[in-house]
Amino acid sequence: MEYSLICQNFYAISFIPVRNKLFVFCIMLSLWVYMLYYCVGYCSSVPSFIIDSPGGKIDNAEVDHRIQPRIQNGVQSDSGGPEPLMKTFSRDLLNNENEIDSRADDWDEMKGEQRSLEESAMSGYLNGSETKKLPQAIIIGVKKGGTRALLEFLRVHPDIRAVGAEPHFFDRNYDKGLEWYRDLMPKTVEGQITMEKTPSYFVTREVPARIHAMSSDTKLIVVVRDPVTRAISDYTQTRSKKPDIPSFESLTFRNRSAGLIDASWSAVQIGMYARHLERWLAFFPAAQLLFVSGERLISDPAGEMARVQDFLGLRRVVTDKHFHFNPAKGFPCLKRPESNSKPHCLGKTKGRTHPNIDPSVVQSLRDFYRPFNKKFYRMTGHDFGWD
Ligand SMILES: Nc1ncnc2c1ncn2[C@@H]1O[C@H](COP(=O)(O)OS(=O)(=O)O)[C@@H](OP(=O)(O)O)[C@H]1O
Repeated sequence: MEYSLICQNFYAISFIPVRNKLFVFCIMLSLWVYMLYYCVGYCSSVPSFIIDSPGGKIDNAEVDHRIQPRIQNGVQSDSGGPEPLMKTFSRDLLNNENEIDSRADDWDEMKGEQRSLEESAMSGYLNGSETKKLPQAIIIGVKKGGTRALLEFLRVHPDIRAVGAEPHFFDRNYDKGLEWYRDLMPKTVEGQITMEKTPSYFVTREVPARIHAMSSDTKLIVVVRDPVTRAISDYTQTRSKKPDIPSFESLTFRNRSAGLIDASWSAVQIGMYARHLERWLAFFPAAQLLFVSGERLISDPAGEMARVQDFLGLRRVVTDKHFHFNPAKGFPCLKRPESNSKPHCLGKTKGRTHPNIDPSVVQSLRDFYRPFNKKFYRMTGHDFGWD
């Protein structure tokens, strides 16, 4: 079809004077350049639903077929694996998960905001100042803390551009090099902050040193949530993919009658926040880390977003006008203040119904985490109120 259009155009052109031909040619050329730019810009800003699996083998069974993911080696959508401290856990049933969240359908209509970003990106393109940069701020954790919600709330801000998928650069793809990483980033103009989120970074031993080597100025954001609820959420995610796994209760204990918690199970281990934080503080000053309460991100999203925007040195653009609490979902959803369109909520993989857990097991976990939580409150100077 394109070919026949071109032929028709040339046929028409051959019958008009040279000056007119030149004029028509210029118009056509500008149209083609504009279309080419639009395609390139659109592709780079569309969130990629990309999955990674060990050894580069892609496990299609893990892919949620409600969306059509773009599959690319090494980068994946919302939090798959457990990102353990030790590479091999005997009972680590959370390993090698690949979860595709439903951002594709649920956040689709946020394209209005996306378009305004594209427009500002276009002006950057036209004056040649738009480039891909390494992230200046990273959401490093925690898995199931509310990291996707935070990233999507931040993406509303015109001074933030973030990669939609989880790059897993500093834990799984480090050997690909910084240029590979930079290339995943969206283009930004002067003054915009580049961001990514990979929740496994917080608990992966090598990551603090690697991020520090990239830039010791990187701002680090951690969304933390009650470690007991977080563990149950983590288990719920795994069970949604592997329904035959043992019960939460049996996985929790190394020896149930002795009340011995299995701290090597990643669902338990990730919640020992104080331990993980110690490794970060060996590389970064405390002021370079911001801890966002996963609970408050639900109950007071605008309040938490004010803290995050201040931390990033940004204007408070994302405010209570951007949120609408959806009682059916039990979560705040994003709305465009200037329009009457329906608010947009995260997909079905966020806010799954948790199984009922034996209250005595929940109590054992609370007792187990108490000293870690206390230490974490001391280290961060903030009581998150989990105990
Ligand atoms: N606004 C909004 N909408 C939906 N869900 C929200 C929101 N804010 C926080 N949360 C909580 O985010 C939890 C998932 O956390 P993550 O996005 O960090 O998960 S992941 O690690 O990327 O898989 C998810 O956990 P579960 O409820 O256990 O599914 C939610 O409780």
